[in-house]
Amino acid sequence: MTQPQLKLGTRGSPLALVQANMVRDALCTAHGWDIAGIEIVPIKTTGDRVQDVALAEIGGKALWTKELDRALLTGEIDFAVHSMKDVETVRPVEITIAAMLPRADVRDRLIGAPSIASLRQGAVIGTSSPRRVAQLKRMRPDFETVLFRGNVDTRLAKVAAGDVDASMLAAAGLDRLGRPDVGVGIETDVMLPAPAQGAVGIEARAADDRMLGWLAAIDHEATHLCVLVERALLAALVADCHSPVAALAVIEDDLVWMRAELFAEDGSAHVAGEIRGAADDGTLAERLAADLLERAPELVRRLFAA
Ligand SMILES: NCc1[nH]cc(CCC(=O)O)c1CC(=O)O
Repeated sequence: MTQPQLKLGTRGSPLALVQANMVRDALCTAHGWDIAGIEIVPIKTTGDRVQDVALAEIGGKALWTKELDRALLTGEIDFAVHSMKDVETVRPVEITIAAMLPRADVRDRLIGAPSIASLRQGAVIGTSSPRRVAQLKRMRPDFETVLFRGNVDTRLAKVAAGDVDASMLAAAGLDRLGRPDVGVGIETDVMLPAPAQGAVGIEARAADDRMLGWLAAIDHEATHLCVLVERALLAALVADCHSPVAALAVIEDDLVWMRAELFAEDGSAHVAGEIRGAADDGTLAERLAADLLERAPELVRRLFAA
């Protein structure tokens, strides 16, 4: 078969471009294609344009996906790559999550100090993640947090310059950007990551059977399954990537084991739960969500009020 000419849409950030190249390489390796057949098309999203405002405060939906969705639907691109963490739980019906690459290190990394405990009283932590704020303040109510945005290099420079005592970033992003040496990994029993953290997903038009078939060859089933269960939990909580919600599903002895936590924004309250069940048990996420909601009605009210 002659090689198809395909267009892969992506955000234009350094991390997004690395991830797009990973997808292109995986697809070309799986099918014996030359990388010249896949054109990487960077597309600016709303989230890329808005740098100074807390993303959680913009209130708009589909910050990182809308422009890529449109390009997919108009045929400007054939498939799109996303950090699954940034993809809304509700997607347009015409678009399908076709595949996921093997999940990377799911942990958060602390940058600027060897451990959370070693940080000074009243330390200032730069982060724009409500989840990280809540988790840090739960452990250390004395911490101050300041809004921190921009790409990885900008954030590392701010820590180095002493603008803040420390920051936190996903290990997956740092590793993919060739910075495995930066920061210390915080274990998941200390800080549970965001749903879908560390997972790269690929979307295509739901009716594009040819594209879906090619992508199936690079789908990492365990990652796909776990990330879908985490996303289902988020959906059941009517939460999104700006909510103070943490969740991690793994496969252990052929069972799915998911842990999850909900927090008050200031870390003053939280509820944690877990569930184990068969991979084909479609009720796991809803059951865990119901358990958390039942045990923490006040937190849920806040989550819905946000
Ligand atoms: N919300 C931003 C975002 N989306 C995905 C990643 C990192 C890569 C990943 O988790 O796959 C990051 C940066 C971060 O949280 O440090």
